[in-house]
Amino acid sequence: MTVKETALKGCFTIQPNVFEDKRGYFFESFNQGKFEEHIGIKIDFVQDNESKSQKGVLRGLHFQIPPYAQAKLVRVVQGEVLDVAVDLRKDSPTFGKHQSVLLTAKNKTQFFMPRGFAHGFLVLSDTAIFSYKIDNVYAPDHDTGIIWNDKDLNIDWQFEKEKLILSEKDKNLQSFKNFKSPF
Ligand SMILES: Cc1cn([C@H]2C[C@H](O)[C@@H](COP(=O)(O)OP(=O)(O)O[C@H]3O[C@H](C)C(=O)[C@H](O)[C@H]3O)O2)c(=O)[nH]c1=O
Repeated sequence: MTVKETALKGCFTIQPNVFEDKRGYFFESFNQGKFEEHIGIKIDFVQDNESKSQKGVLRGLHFQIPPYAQAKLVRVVQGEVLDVAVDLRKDSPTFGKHQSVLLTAKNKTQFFMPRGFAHGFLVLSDTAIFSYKIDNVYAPDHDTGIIWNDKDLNIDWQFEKEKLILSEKDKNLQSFKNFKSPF
């Protein structure tokens, strides 16, 4: 596996070794020991999630506040998404900065973000199945987010905004300037 740290400290892209033969392919989608060795921290994923969305769906920017903050290891098993992590760690030199990564079933790239990040993705293919691991359980009372088109975050979602599909919840998330970081 090839693991590269992004410009946001603690966030990594992971490229698994894929073994192809006449039957198809095989790869280890997660290996605890190798993962911890590469990212340099111990991680205990406690929940796997999967969502399927149609083209133009934008889910995010979401995070849970402490004590239910979540680290996430995300990947796409069908289709293509633009995945975005935003640094919410108030003492980080990249506070408010984001990293975008193209995740596809074809490239099999995975993206890890530690606790203290907002996360969202936009579906670029007709449909996409998104699969991810989190290291803290879902806590709806601690689940919140920042609006996808926040001017200060200035994320280029590379998609016509008129064609975006968002949940009512996501349409009404707070702005970054009103956000007080608990991280
Ligand atoms: C996240 C979650 C949701 N749910 C239930 C709650 C709702 O009834 C339903 C849909 O939830 P929501 O609209 O929050 O799902 P997403 O918009 O995909 O939220 C996720 O999308 C972004 C990209 C993330 O990074 C987070 O993991 C998460 O916030 O699933 C659960 O039962 N458990 C869970 O862990």
